[in-house]
Amino acid sequence: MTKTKTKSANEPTPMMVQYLSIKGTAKDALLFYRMGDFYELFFDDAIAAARALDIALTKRGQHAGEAIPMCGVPFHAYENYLAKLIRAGHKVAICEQMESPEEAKKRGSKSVVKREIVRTVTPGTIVEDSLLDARSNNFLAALAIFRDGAEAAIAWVDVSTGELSVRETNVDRVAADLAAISPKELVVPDFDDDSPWRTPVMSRDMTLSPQAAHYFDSAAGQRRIMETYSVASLDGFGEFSRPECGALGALLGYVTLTQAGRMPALNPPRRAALSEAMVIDAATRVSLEILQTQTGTRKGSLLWAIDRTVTGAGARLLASRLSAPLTNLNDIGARHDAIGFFEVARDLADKVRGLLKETPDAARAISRLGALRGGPRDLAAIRDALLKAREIAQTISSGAGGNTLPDELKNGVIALEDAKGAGFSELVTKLREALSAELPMLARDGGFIAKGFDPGLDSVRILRDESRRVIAGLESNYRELSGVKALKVKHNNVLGYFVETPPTQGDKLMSAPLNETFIHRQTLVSAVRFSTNELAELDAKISRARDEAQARELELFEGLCRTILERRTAISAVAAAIAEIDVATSGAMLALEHQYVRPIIDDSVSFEIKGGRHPVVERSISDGFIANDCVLGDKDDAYLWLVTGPNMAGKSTFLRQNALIAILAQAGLYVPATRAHIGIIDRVFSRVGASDDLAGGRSTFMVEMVETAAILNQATAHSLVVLDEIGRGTSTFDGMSIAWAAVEHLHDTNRCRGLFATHYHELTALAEKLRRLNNVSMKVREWKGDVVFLHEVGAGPADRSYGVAVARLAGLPPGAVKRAEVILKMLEDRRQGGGSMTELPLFAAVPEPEIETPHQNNQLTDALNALDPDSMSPRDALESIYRLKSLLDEV
Ligand SMILES: Nc1ncnc2c1ncn2[C@@H]1O[C@H](COP(=O)(O)OP(=O)(O)OP(=O)(O)O)[C@@H](O)[C@H]1O
Repeated sequence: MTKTKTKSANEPTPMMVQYLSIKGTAKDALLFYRMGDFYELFFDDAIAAARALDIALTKRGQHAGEAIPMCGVPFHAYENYLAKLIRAGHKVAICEQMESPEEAKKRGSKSVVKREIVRTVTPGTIVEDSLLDARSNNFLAALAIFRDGAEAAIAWVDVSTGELSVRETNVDRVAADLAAISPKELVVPDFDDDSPWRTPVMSRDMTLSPQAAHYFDSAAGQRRIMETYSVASLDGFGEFSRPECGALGALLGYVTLTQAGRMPALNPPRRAALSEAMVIDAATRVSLEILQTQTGTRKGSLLWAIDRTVTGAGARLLASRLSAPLTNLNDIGARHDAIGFFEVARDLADKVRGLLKETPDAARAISRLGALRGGPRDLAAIRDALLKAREIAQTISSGAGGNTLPDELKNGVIALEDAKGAGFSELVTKLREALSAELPMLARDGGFIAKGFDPGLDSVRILRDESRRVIAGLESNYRELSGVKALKVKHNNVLGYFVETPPTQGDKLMSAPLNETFIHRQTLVSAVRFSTNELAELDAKISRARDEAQARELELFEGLCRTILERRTAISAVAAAIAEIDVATSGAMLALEHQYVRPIIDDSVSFEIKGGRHPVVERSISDGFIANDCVLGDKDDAYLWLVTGPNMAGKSTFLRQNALIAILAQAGLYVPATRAHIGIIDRVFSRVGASDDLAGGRSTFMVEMVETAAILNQATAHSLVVLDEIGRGTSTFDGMSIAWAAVEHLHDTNRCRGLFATHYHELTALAEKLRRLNNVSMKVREWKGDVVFLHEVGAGPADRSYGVAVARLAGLPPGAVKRAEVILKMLEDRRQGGGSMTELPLFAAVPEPEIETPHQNNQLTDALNALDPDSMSPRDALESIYRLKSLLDEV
């Protein structure tokens, strides 16, 4: 008996059996298991979700003798919960009921409702507006590695816009490539622990989705690409290498898997060449705060400072251009031309921007429609975007007057003009006629197809409305028949249409002869309710008509979606053109409002910036930013500048502004300067000394050295290197030696353009022996013992460091400042006493100073030492205080 009982307690219920089998197919995701109006989570999923969502964790039934942890989120409000979980890096598998409980019962009283995972939501595959940031891309990437790492490729897609790209990579640059793409999620092969790919991939902040090696098979990948685009050969897309096919195949496979077979509309894959983009590694991106600051905010970043775009698509394009500046002169020039066109036509730019502001995000709308997750509002978004596109094209063409449009704009306008020509006007007219003025969020809510568009739908609606009118008429008939003036015809979900009378009149309707017409259904405190055969018939008619109308509307919706998706490529081209025009007008606005200029780009090794400014710092300074020149690499000039000067004088700002100007210029944007001439830069490196990577388990110094090593190993004669106080994280001796060696290496071996800021004044002597090294310094003025920063870069090394003066400015206690001055003086005296500037290392070579302690302090110390507090009476103590004080006063 007991045995049976235990067995049944341990035996999972049929529902649990179903749950566990579904969960088995979604091991790495939290399973949202639909039960009526809730998505329920069980076991570890419940514990993780309750913690992440801060909701109550409860228990339900038992499994294997243990209570099952459970939590749930309401179905109507699940998107907010979903968003929180996705942002926290979780994946969520949505498991729906595929039949009603009534249908399940027909199969037997104990049958469990059929359920299936309809979709897995992962950080890289979301399409819902509520889960996405309108102004940034949301990339999913896949990395395929072949031949033991000798060949590799990354493919990446923004499922919400359909942009799909692929590029080859290798173990040395994969970290930089991932940093440029910045995917939210990465599909990777299961790495061995000792794989060299592990570190560059694992150290990034993104959700990893490891898959077995066969997932990346290149032949299967090829087949998948052909299936996705319904083509018989890949030739039309260009040639893809094996790893590229592997990466694309894995990526498309993962998207299909997570969307449970419903493939969103994706553009054909674009192949990005290895040499196409300027390489900016992850550390440089962090140090230069390109898309976000080091604390992770957009505010304060380069993007924030220069973004004047007015559409989500424009903002996304600008961010992707900043992430991957170009190295091809023509392409960069084309982007500059587009900005230049609007720069000289401000009124036109203003007009176009006004139209852009009203243009919906067609890329995201079409992608949702393709993934069958769109609604009537997405149809309207496409219609309105196409209408605006036509207006924008006309405005640009007519505003250009006699001027020819630059290539980039010409192509954009051609894409937009298609909206006027053969393809779109029919579609726009159709959508205009089809859609009502007020649109619901979801197609199943109905009511979005306009009257007059579909005769079938209209007649069903007339039937429905007719029945409603008949019902409205019945109210007065029934009043007359019953003589009950307060009688009303009402509707609810339980009874359908019914007649309601006040309680005092109920009996009348329940008695003959009225009870032949009125069938009693419910008696409440405030009312008595009846049905009638006539009402029941009309009710049935209305609900039949409603169902028919809904089915018809859904059918029409699908038809409209199909019509739109047939023109997906052309609509995507419109969306892309809108983004390009937005970026061009935004660039022109920036140039006009903040005096940015078009840089001259060529294939020299010049780096000549006149009147350069830091785009972010200049925005935060109210009393005028001081512009500075930077001239590197011209024929016989120095290509390395050693920048010295006190703390706070503006060294870091100067260094970074030049790296940012290079990035802006090659991203195809204008730059904050009065003139800029830049020979194409293949890689930009920027390091700021000493930052901890405790989470990564590396000390400050180790991080700095690993990064310095990367630069010395990788910088070419076409690179730009910006190093700020390298070597600071260790003892003065070591630090200075490393900084010294790094400068020599950059000068002699890398021969790259570079700026090197240092506090080791001894390094300035290097200019005597390194021919193309130049000393510059941040100028300061002393005024009544205080230091005034001029923020001006001048020729020659800094005369001294002014550290103590800066310490005073920072509010160090006067006593400590005085003491520091005494020590500094002694150190300087000693330095002048012997040794030359070229001897290494001067600062730390000085032994600890023997600092004379002033006489009075000795006396005071002696007197204090002589005191024995334990044996003192209060009176003795008081007297001692007087004596000590008088000793102090004697000085
Ligand atoms: N060109 C400039 N014009 C006006 N103000 C500037 C300029 N450059 C820097 N500043 C101001 O000086 C501050 C300090 O600049 P920055 O951090 O570049 O100095 P630094 O020499 O690198 O200092 P440290 O050696 O302590 O890092 C900036 O935050 C900014 O407010």
